[in-house]
Amino acid sequence: MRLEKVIARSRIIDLHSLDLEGALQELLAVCVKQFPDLKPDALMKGLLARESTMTTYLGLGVALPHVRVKMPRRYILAIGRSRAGIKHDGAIGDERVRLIVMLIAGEKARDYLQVLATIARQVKEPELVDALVHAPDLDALHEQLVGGFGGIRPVQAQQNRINRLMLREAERVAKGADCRALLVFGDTFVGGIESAGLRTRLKTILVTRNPVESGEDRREFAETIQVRSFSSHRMAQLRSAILVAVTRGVIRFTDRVCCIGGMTGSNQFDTLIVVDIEREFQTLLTGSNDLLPEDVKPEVLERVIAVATELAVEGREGRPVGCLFVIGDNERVSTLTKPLVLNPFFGYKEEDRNILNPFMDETVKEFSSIDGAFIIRGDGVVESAGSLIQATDRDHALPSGLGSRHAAAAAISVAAHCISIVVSSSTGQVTLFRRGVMLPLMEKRR
Ligand SMILES: Nc1ncnc2c1ncn2[C@@H]1O[C@H](COP(=O)(O)OP(=O)(O)OP(=O)(O)O)[C@@H](O)[C@H]1O
Repeated sequence: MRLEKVIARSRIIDLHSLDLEGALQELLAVCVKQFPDLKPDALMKGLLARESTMTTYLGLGVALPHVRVKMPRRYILAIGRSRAGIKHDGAIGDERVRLIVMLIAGEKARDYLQVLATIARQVKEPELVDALVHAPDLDALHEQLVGGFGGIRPVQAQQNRINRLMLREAERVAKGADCRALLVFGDTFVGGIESAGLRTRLKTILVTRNPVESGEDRREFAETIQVRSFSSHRMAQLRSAILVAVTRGVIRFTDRVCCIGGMTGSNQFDTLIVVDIEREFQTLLTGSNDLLPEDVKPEVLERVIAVATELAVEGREGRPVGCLFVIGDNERVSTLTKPLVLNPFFGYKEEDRNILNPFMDETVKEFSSIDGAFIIRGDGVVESAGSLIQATDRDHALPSGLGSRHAAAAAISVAAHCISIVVSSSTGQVTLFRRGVMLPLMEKRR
């Protein structure tokens, strides 16, 4: 869904209240004015109940209160800006909320968690938040919001002679080498890449760390893959991007792909490589191509990779952290694990503890310091944290230096039809295990 389509200028207001409840009342009032069938009291109750279970404060002075109700529309967004700042329980210290993005979703909206995640991603971009908070008036704020939610501001790679040449050659190489797709690494360009001009008969896939909504301006791209880069190296996202493309079914294990990219933010393509996927992922395959366990949704694996990468890059409070995620085949996994601590996810609604829910990112990162593993169902619901894995595997030798966390990840991936992902606290490396075989996804921290 294109978010800018549900942003109406009439539901963007300057807030006068100094507390959250008052601000929500102001926002609900503009919604009810336009949609009189809405019941503001029930909505308020739902919004506050959500707030008391888990804060909707996202950081950077932005809160994203949300509620699901029975209504004929899929989504209603109302946005309030506060010049004075609003007190919020979720904010740390004397941080104040400057921007409230309120989402009301219809019960039947099936992409609810994805929409929530897309909004959360957008309003975590400091430049966009700054532009919104300091917009001279509400019309300008509306414009910024539509621009921001409409996707990244692209640049025209083709205006540069070398980029033009590189793209032309990439197409020739890709055709000559019988590649199934061209992967374009968009983070080479500070503001992303303008797709017009990338007219090629090849399937073109954009790889970027920026949130992008599929839409008209990206029509030249058959697919967009959002992966965070681990370093500023050329195409640092390569393996994760290919893995995500394969799990989404955009390319196959037997394919060859051509990749074009450059140093992050250099605005210059300088590298062209051809990747034989089967050879790249050789060890993982061993003749079968069911990398993704049957019950695991591709978007769940993508999300876990994203959270793991962020943990590896950022650590926690300046210190490196290690972590272990086990995804899929919960029936079998549950027989091979036992709790080390009381399960912190116990008692929460499945929707609230789904890894696809953007508010889970912080929770997972917070609990990453607990010893043990996160056990995640294939549909994204986090079953537990702090679980001890009791499987053992003597057939797959791990490289020296890898300890019990990696050994447990390898063993459970043999004993059950699951994927395990490890963030190493000592090296910062992110590694995926399937059937006991390891696939380093990210290069080590330098
Ligand atoms: N069987 C297991 N199940 C769940 N978690 C485990 C298991 N074994 C170890 N861990 C977790 O891994 C942590 C680190 O253990 P260890 O240093 O031996 O692993 P490692 O593979 O070297 O990982 P790292 O690279 O992060 O140091 C432990 O403190 C514990 O939290």
